[in-house]
Amino acid sequence: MPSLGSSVRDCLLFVSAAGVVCHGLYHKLEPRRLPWHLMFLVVVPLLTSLLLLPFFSNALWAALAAWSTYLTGLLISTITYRLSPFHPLAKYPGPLICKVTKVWLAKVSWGGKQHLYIQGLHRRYGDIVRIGPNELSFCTPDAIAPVLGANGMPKAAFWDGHFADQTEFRSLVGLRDPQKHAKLRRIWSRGFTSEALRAYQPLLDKRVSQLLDGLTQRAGKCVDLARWISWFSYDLLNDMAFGDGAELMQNEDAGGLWKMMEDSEPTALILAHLPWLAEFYIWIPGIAKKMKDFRAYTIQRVMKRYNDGSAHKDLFYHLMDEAGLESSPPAFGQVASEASLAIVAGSDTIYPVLSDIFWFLLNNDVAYKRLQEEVDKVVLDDVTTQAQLPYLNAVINESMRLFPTVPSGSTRAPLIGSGGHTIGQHFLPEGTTALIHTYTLQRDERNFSPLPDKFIPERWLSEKEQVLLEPGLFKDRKHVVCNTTAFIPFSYGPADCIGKRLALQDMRMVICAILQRFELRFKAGFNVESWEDEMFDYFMVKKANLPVVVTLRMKIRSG
Ligand code: HEM
Repeated sequence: MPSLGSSVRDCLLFVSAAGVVCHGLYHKLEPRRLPWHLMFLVVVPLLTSLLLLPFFSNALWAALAAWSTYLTGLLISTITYRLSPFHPLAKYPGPLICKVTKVWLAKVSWGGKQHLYIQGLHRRYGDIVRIGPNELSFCTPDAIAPVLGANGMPKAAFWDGHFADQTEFRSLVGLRDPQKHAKLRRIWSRGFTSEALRAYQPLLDKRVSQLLDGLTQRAGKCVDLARWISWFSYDLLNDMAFGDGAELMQNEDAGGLWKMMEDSEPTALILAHLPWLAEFYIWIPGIAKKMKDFRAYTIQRVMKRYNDGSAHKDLFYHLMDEAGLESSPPAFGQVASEASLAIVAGSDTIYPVLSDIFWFLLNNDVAYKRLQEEVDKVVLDDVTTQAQLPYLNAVINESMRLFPTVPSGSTRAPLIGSGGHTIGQHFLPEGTTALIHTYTLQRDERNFSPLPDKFIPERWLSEKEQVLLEPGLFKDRKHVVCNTTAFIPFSYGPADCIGKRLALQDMRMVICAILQRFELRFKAGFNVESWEDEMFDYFMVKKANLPVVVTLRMKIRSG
């Protein structure tokens, strides 16, 4: 006859085995919805507690014993599998903690320094690093096409968490189904043809001249150039998206709209790293407030645009299919999701790049002078000539090389149902996530030499100009590398940045406008180094203040 002790042990063993089975089910089914979590993590362990009832004085103790045993079984089984040689990513190096749980990378991300952390891992472990139990980071150009290209992979589960609140209508950037993505992208692309860009030109002219006026009124004083540029880009994107602006430049963001957008980003990144958490998160009252507030704001703007119409062929003219080109135009909810995306993807990207460019120029007298001489020769609204300016383009490229706006890249995963995907000699089973770590890739001396961490716009010029302008750096050709295939600040492939041409056009015009009208210098006492320290990677980057004294130039344009 079995003793009481051995019966309790058998029951507890059974409960912990149930925890192991639960791990198997989580692994196979990857449930996301809250009811499934409740079922697997609460209901099942509570049911197993019935077995323990005879051995405890009351039901509460039995439930606690069952629950803790069940979760221990689940945890030990999960960790053992993730560290075992049977895990499909077992052969890839990486820190133990990253192999065990993605919570670690989420924690690093919360501090805004995941770009440096992952770069450090690549330096330590090599070109492919396991940065999560089921996630690999690549940092070589040969992985770009197989991950991001036309024969690459669709978006990863990252976006399920990032857009946890977009349950019915997911915006373009987060669409994981390649067919749905391609269909919606076709509609978006109508908003970025040459004709569409020409139609936006008056909006750009108006906002650039408002930016110049705002800075002119403060001539001789110190302004936060980064804030002004962020307001400018927000107003411009609102004009484009909704036909009228949010007037941040005019009211200096009195309503805190920019802050509302920025404040929601760290949380969105954590949820992107831990998509399973998102389902719990969005139900907690008050907690996801910033994300929800921003969404509510954009819905209100879309509604207004919907009712009022627009005098211009704005981006929403295309997104709403006002030309009637689609057999079934996008639903209102879909358009509202695209609204948030247009504002964030457009303004929160242009502003850091422009801010970085001015920071680099103010740190580099020679580059500043060379660029100023070049832009002084163009007419401000001649965007076609601006696109041909070699030094201007070199400065923009060099800045985006060193400080890409999406430093840790956009994730991809094998198509669900495909069985897996091959990247060179590496097989990624379904459920694996892969990314190209842009920050590491673009600062790798194998791709950019000499001095890959230094701002040297001349590296983007012709060999002849390089030698002429910087003979000390470029005369000896042995160490000169400028691998343009390793330059992907706008990503790559069928889901790359659709707004690239617009962004470049806008940025060129702003740089020309500011350099033609003003002489800039850092505010006395500004700690130049703090700029880099205070750059935070929340998928897109967040920048610190850029205190700059703006002075009107005597001679505005020479030719
Ligand atoms: C300097 C400025 C910009 C940079 C560096 C930038 C960069 C990026 C990157 C890295 C992606 C991710 C692509 C991927 O998942 O692989 C992206 C996507 C996207 N960007 Fe930009 N972007 C910029 C400006 C803009 C502008 C002005 C717009 C216009 C509204 C825009 C609209 C989008 C959209 C809609 C997507 C999603 C594309 C898709 O999933 O098919 N971006 N951008």
